[in-house]
Amino acid sequence: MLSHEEIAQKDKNIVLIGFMGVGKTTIGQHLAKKIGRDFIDVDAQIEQKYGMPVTQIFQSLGEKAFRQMEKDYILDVCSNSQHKIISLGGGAFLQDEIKNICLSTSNVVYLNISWETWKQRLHLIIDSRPILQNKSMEEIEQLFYTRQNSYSSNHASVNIDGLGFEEAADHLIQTLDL
Ligand SMILES: Nc1ncnc2c1ncn2[C@@H]1O[C@H](COP(=O)(O)OP(=O)(O)O)[C@@H](O)[C@H]1O
Ligand SMILES: O=C(O)C1=C[C@@H](OP(=O)(O)O)[C@@H](O)[C@H](O)C1
Ligand SMILES: [Mg+2]
Repeated sequence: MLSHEEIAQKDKNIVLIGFMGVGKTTIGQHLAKKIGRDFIDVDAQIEQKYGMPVTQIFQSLGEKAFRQMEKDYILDVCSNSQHKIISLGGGAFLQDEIKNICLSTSNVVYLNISWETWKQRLHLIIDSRPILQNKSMEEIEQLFYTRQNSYSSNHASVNIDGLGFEEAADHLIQTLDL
């Protein structure tokens, strides 16, 4: 029989963090479906709420406004939900309030891939990630490594290099015993 602590643990949200393009949204969706939980993608929720894509929010209202929306949404969802799979945007953990509420309410799982794998994926995401635009490859590489610091606070760190999204979701189920 499960202890109270184990039951509480099983009811917690799982929050996926990691750099842009690592696969938080795609893997989160597959994972949620496989284990029968609801899936929430924070960027998609913000886009729906404000009626425009993230790129347009950055263009029209600026990054600062986006960061505020991101913080408001995550504080709300973490305080008021459980048992969900939640994929954050890659910059969310730069805000301490977001980091703290996620770590205190949820199981935070860091998805990681190598720079070598990641850079082959850049063409898939460049148009929809304003943070990557107008940067040289060297600047993006530097951002990739400096951002890793913000992800170092987590409950589990999972390397998914070389795995497709189905395999990555299965790997999470095994590794996290879901
Ligand atoms: N494991 C994977 N293998 C290959 N491509 C992937 C994988 N995970 C995601 N992708 C692709 O990379 C791009 C970014 O994925 P996405 O889930 O949006 O990442 P994130 O939410 O971390 O930014 C998408 O085009 C997606 O199809
Ligand atoms: O790292 C970032 O600063 C961002 C990551 C994006 O989400 P993904 O990590 O899902 O790409 C999105 O929130 C926005 O473009 C900003
Ligand atoms: Mg995403």
